[in-house]
Amino acid sequence: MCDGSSSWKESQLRNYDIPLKSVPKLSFDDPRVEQLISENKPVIITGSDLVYSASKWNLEYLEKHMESSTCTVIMSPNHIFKYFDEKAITPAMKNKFVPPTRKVSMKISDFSKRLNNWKSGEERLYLQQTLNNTVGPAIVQDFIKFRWDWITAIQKKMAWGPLTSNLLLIGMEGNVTPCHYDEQQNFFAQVKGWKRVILFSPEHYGCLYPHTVFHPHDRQSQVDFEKPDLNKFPRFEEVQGEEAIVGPGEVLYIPVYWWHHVESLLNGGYTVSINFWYKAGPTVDIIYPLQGHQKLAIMRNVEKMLIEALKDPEEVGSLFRAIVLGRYT
Ligand SMILES: O=C(O)C(=O)C[C@H](CCCc1ccccc1)C(=O)O
Ligand SMILES: [Zn+2]
Repeated sequence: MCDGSSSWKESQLRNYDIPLKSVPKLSFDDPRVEQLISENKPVIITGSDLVYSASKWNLEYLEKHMESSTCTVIMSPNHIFKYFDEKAITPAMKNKFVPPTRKVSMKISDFSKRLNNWKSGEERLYLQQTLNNTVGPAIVQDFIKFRWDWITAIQKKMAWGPLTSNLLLIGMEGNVTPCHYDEQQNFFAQVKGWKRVILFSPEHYGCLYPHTVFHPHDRQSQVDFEKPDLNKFPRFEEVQGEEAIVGPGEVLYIPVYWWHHVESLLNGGYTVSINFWYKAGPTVDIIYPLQGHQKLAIMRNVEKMLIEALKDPEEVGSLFRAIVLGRYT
């Protein structure tokens, strides 16, 4: 049912046993918005018109104006789209790692057709295409009309690095991108439909059990939110999330290193989002005690250094245990 409805209902949210409080929702001209961004805290921003020029980006319009470009579409046997880096699938890893999804290239008209003819039990689709210069002139015109003045002023004020990419996301209702963190600052703009984003601060590192650094699922949590294995991941019980349900015209600031789980609401029709990924700024003044994301960066570097030194990832665990057990515990 995609009636372009003007709101959402609780019954459209999946059930997880996670305590949640709400991410603040503020108007773009509220001074608290920049305050929260400067503190690396999430905030839903209304009225920014950041991607107002893309309000008309439904499949019909995109089919018409992107017909020549091929898009990257992720296919999944279920509603979970757990990202993996195929370059990290080493020969040693080959027979151990089972890719949970597959990537195909298709025209947006094919994607649209498959979406409209989709039947339960078939593979689900998630279009995830970086906006590039293969899009048609109409899309370029819309892209130019994004509120670059507003977002660039924030980029400068926060001393972020350059914009690295804009990802166009078109997901089927009910699709889930499981909990992960990215190493970039992110302005996540919702264009069509509603998405629920559950965020956790970097401090929750110890409760979300990320895959090891060189694993294809690096940066993704190992915990299945629908069936958490509390024997393997006991500290998951301590986790406390912040929930943001974003609709058309709203922008969610997802701070660098913050964990986030993203779902397209059930029975809400397909969703369209555009994200803005910026390189995070340099951590200039190291102030102690270190913040969560700084500790996370340090832990990543220690893992990388150890794996480089030992060459064999299998040895890393026993060496870490030798260092910690009975000494730092
Ligand atoms: O904008 C973000 O950061 C999101 O997580 C949005 C998410 C899709 C992201 C897919 C992805 C995850 C990791 C690496 C590359 C691509 C969604 O909206 O489903
Ligand atoms: Zn992400």
